[in-house]
This record gives sequence, structure tokens and C-alpha cells, in this order.
Amino acid sequence: MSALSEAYRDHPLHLHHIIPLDFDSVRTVPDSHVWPTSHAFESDDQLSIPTVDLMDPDAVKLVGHACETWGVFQVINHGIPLDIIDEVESEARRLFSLPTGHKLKALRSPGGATGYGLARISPFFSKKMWHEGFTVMGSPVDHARELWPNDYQRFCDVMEDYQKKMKELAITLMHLILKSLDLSEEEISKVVSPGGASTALQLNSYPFCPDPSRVMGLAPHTDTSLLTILYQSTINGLEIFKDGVGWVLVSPTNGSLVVNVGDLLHILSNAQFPSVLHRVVLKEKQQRLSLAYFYSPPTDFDVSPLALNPAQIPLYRSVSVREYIHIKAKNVEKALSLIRI
Ligand SMILES: C=C1C[C@]23C[C@H]1CC[C@H]2[C@@]12CCC[C@@](C)(C(=O)O1)[C@H]2[C@@H]3C(=O)O
Ligand SMILES: O=C(O)CCC(=O)C(=O)O
Ligand SMILES: [Fe+2]
Repeated sequence: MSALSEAYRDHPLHLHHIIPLDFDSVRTVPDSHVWPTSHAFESDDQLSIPTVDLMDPDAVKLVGHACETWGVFQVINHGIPLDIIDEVESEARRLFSLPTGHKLKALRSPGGATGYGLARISPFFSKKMWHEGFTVMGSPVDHARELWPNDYQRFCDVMEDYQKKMKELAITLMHLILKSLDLSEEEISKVVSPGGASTALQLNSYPFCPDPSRVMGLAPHTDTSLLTILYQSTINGLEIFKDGVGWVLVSPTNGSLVVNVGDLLHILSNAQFPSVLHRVVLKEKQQRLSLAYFYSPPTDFDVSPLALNPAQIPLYRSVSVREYIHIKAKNVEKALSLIRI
């Protein structure tokens, strides 16, 4: 078991917060899944988040500016081969197309962090989300065997290869981001060391929905990570919240990846790079898929504001990754304010 799954084990979820609806059999949206605030599901579809070309000689500046002003940007020329992304997507599709009863064989256990189930934030909302997920930390072999006893190797190879590639990209991005904060190579290497990181891959499915405007795909949240690298296939749905503007749609563009600032980078940058609030709404009846890769320091790493000049005061106390996960497991919305000095 990875150290990250252990950190989540101390906060078991109840079964009804793990088991998704039997989406195959629903013809109408049950009351448990109707969100009352559908009038608020409006978004600005004209504005767009910045795009950063990783080959641009000015990438450090561009990435820093995007983190500061938006907390989220798209990357192009990221070096991840598109056929690998396609393979992961197709394996994710193979998994989510299994009948519900079959997917439940790989159900996340109440104290577990990996496998099939609802999003971890589910218990914090009175309505259920129109979502099913599959969480991978390292090798998915145990759950893959439960799903396909004689045919699990391909799934495992594809997921492990993708995580390896995502880790390299996450490290590259972290170097650019921390350089933009004027941290020295020595300081950067303490936060980003190739040997030590906590990572997770989340396959998300927003199944076919007979009445998309009344449901919520993924409720508003910030990610716990330093940064998250997201691939959204071809269907709209991801929205980010921008102060002074409101919800802004992030349309998928061919081959690009979405990078967003998580809470741990918010702390490390002393709120110079705020973690971005985001949600998924269903814009179409059709099933939507996404792949989210979360990158964080090792669970025993102490995160505290870095790169402060003498005039700045730290806004957050030092907190280990493990402790922050525990704080967030109890207070999903207030976690950052609870560690504010
Ligand atoms: C490494 C992570 C990051 C997790 C928990 C764990 C595995 C699954 C991730 C998500 C994925 C869906 C949104 C979120 C909010 C959730 O409910 O589960 C994420 C959460 C976090 O960023 O806190
Ligand atoms: O499906 C998406 O576009 C976003 C998923 C997400 O926010 C997450 O997995 O944390
Ligand atoms: Fe997220």
C-alpha cells in the first residue's frame, strides 16, 4: 500500500458514499441526484484560460503569470505522446462500460483510497453527483484482477506507463513554476525530488444523463495536490471559478492538457498562486470522460510558505502533507483557512 493510500485510510467513508448509482438502469434522474441550484449553473463561455507552450523560451514567466492570475492553464508541446493518452482513454472506457454489478467487484473499500466509487468529497454534499471514478495509486493490479481475472495486464501496463509520463511532466512543470517564484535550484530540489512524491491517477466518468441540466458532475472543489494535470476528452463540462467573473468554461482543445494549482502549491507560494475552485457540469446527455493526475510531495514533507522576501509575512503555518489530508478530510471547504496564521 502506498503512503498516500495510508494517509486516506484514517478517514473511512460510508458505503453509501462510495457506491455509485446503477447508471445503466436509470431512465429519469432520481431526487437524490437533482441539484437545487441549477439556475446557478451559468458560465462564461467566451473567456478562455491561458495557453502555455512548454517550448517557449519564456515558459517560466508565462507559467508564473498564469498561476498568479488564473490558477489554471492549458499546456501544449508537453511531450506526452497522444497515442498514450488515447490508450488510457480507451482502457478507461473499457472499465466504465462494464455492467454496474461487475464494476462493484473493484469497489473501493470503506478505509481504502483506490478502486471504483464516488468522489471522496461526496459526504460533504446533500445531493449525489452524476459521477463514477476509479482511483489508481501506483500499480492498479489488485483491482484490475478483480475486474478482469484473465485479462488485466494491458490495463495495468497502460496505467503505469501513463503515470510515469505524467510524473515527468509534473516535475518539469514544478521546476518552471518554482523558478518563477525565484526559488534556487537547491530549494526546488527539496520540494521536487524524483524519488519522492505522492501521486494518484483518477479516471472520471460522467455517465449518459437523461436530464443533464438538473445534475452536478463534480461539485465545486479545489484539489489537494501541488498541481493537477487533467486530460479532458472531447466533451465540455469543466468550469473554473474566477474572482470578479464567475464560472468560466474550459473547453477541451485537441491534444492539450489542463494544469491547475492545488492547495499545497497555494500554501507553498504563500497564496501568490491560489488553488483554483472548479466543478464539472453536464452540458450534454452523452457520457464524458476525464483523466486527472495529482502530484504532491511525500506524505511526511512539511509544506510551508517559501520564497518570502523580508517584507512578506507567512500566511500559513507549516503542515505536513499527511496532516493537511487529514484536515481536508474533515473540512473540505475550510481546510486552507484552518492553517492560516
Ligand atoms: C490524491 C487524491 C486527490 C483526491 C483524493 C485522492 C484520490 C482522488 C482525488 C479526488 C478526485 C476527484 C476530486 C477530489 C476532490 C476527490 O473527491 O477525489 C480529488 C481528491 C483531492 O484532490 O482532494
Ligand atoms: O472531469 C474533469 O474535467 C475534472 C475532474 C477533477 O476536477 C478531478 O478529478 O479532481
Ligand atoms: Fe479537481
